[in-house]
Amino acid sequence: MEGGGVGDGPVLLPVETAIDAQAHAPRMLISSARAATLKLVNQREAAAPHAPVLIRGAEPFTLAAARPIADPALDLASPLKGPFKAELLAWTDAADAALELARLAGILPAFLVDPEGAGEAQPVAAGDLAHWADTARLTIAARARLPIAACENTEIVAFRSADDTREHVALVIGTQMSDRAPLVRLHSECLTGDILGSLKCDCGPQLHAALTAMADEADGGGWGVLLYMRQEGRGIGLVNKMRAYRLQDQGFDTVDANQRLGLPDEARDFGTAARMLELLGVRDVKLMTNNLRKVVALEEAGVRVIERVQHQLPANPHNARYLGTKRDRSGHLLD
Ligand SMILES: Nc1nc2c(ncn2[C@@H]2O[C@H](COP(=O)(O)OP(=O)(O)OP(=O)(O)O)[C@@H](O)[C@H]2O)c(=O)[nH]1
Ligand SMILES: [Zn+2]
Repeated sequence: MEGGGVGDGPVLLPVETAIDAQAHAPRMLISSARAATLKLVNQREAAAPHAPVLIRGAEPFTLAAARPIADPALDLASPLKGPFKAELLAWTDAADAALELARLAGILPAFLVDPEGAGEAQPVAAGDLAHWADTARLTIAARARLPIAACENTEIVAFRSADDTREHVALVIGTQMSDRAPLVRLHSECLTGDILGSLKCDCGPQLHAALTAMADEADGGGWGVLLYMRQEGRGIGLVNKMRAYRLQDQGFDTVDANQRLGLPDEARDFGTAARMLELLGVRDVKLMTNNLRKVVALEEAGVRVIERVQHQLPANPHNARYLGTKRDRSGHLLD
């Protein structure tokens, strides 16, 4: 990546996915949270855990040396790191964009800065991200009938954006009616919970209870829409979610685990969900959620939430702490 788009930023090589084993650089770009763990920033700076921090080592960083600096999972295996010092960052826009790109790619937020031996760079300007995030670029790619166990009268609609490989889908359950607001569930992908039956979260039970509730709604003369967003792990991706799980096993809660990785604890883009509703011709919704952020985000994007329907499922011993953190730290309306 070339920072800034005006020649003011360096070339950045992502530590996790770099394939040029010879690459090395005198400086690295890491997250403020990671820098705090390495005792490189003060408390005030560490309060913005996914802000970028530029560091320099006594010797150039090879990829092998950079990896344990980037990845907290390796802290026990390689405890001795440094000495490093933090340097003034003169290209913050490019650095912010680089960390955001790492999050979107689902990789560790860590880069070699102006590496040698790293092959050819791809130019990316910080402004490219805004274009990439523009929900207006989302379109309906395909739609088809999809009878499901909960309701035979169901249609699936797939959405695509030109530069984004994540294919979001919607299920229209029952028959769409313009004069009746559908029961809507805005669900974010959770491979572990939705498919594998993980007990660590409430995603699987919430998904299936939502489908059943929508099928009941359809039976009663209404209809429903499931928005299935490919924003795994609240937008940090599957691999980073696994890393967060490892940190949770060490005692960190959901919010702190994400922050320790230098990632936001909530990185989902609910504007995309609003755009999906717009493309489906839906303006008013009855939203099944305990998360007021979803209500606010949809309203801000022009969707009218005429009713919020509580969507709380029973806890189990493995997800009780996760649900408690949602309630106590993330503002979810849970008992
Ligand atoms: N980073 C991270 N993400 C998690 C963890 N557990 C579950 N998730 C993700 O959290 C998301 C849950 O999404 P939802 O159920 O749609 O939303 P919610 O914010 O819990 O709000 P509700 O509508 O009230 O259920 C999914 O993308 C999961 O993959 C975790 O421990 N860490
Ligand atoms: Zn889950």
